[in-house]
Amino acid sequence: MTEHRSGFAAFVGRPNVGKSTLMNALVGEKVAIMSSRPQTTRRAIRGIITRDDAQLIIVDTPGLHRPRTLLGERLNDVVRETFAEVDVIGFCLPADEKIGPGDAWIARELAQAKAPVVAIVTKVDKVSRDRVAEHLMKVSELGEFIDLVPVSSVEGIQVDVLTDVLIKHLPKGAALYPTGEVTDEPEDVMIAELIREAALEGVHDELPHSIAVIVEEMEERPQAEDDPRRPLLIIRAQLYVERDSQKGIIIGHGGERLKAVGAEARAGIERLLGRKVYLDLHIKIAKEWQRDPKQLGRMGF
Ligand SMILES: Nc1nc2c(ncn2[C@@H]2O[C@H](COP(=O)(O)OP(=O)(O)OP(=O)(O)O)[C@@H](O)[C@H]2O)c(=O)[nH]1
Repeated sequence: MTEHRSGFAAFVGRPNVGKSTLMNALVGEKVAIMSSRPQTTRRAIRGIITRDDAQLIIVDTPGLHRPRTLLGERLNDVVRETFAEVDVIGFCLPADEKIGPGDAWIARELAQAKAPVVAIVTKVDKVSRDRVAEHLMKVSELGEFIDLVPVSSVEGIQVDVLTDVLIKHLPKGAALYPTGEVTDEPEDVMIAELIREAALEGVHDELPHSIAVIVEEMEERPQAEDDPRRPLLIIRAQLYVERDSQKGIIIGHGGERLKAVGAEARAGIERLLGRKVYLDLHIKIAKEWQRDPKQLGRMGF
């Protein structure tokens, strides 16, 4: 009989390489907030795979990138802290993109990590077999990797193989979380992320980092007998932007865009919580908040 293993895995890679999608494919349930926009996964969200022989807890780290602002540095600190706590690291490199200086920079960072690094070539469905083989060769020259696994999260190719490989590198031990638990991210953080996602949708000219959302209050309201559709949960949230122009972009002409943002965020929150909500969303300008430690602290960084 094989011995039970348990532990933590984290994924790293440039923005948009498919980390969130991969984690969702591994866990088999939507726990991280997905987006086609880069750098939206800011907080560690855990997905948990529980099997008879193992428990794998996945920490989804923010995209590691070269710091330009204080926020960038804090993100990198979070990533390094995460590395120090995990048992295995998955380094994601998409098959349809050339290995670049950003990847080399991450590889150098990873060389200092204590945990073994599994190189994961993502999105293999997007290129030919030959290209995948070529890419695997190049990736293997990038650093010291304990394993090298090509996957496609979208087509479900080799996702189970990757699960086995990650588990192989976990220490022996009993399960750390009760069965059935999928994420331990607090509700208000997930709600704030859904609002941020909705606000960023289709905005091309501003960096996602210019937006932050805080859920300030969640208030239960008794259901009115005459109207069963009346919302039961009031969510008050504050959306922070840096400049007037950004506020304008989010609000849109005659407030149209803000309405759409609110509607989309609310739909997502209702799916998440499985109940009707009323979303009270306000926009505030927090000047240069990315560079101000006090403001960052207030926003939980
Ligand atoms: N064809 C294909 N597309 C994929 C695959 N995995 C992810 N994608 C797409 O790649 C884009 C980025 O995926 P994400 O999972 O959001 O990437 P991420 O690395 O988590 O991005 P950040 O949160 O910005 O760090 C999305 O549009 C996905 O649909 C895959 O296996 N095949």
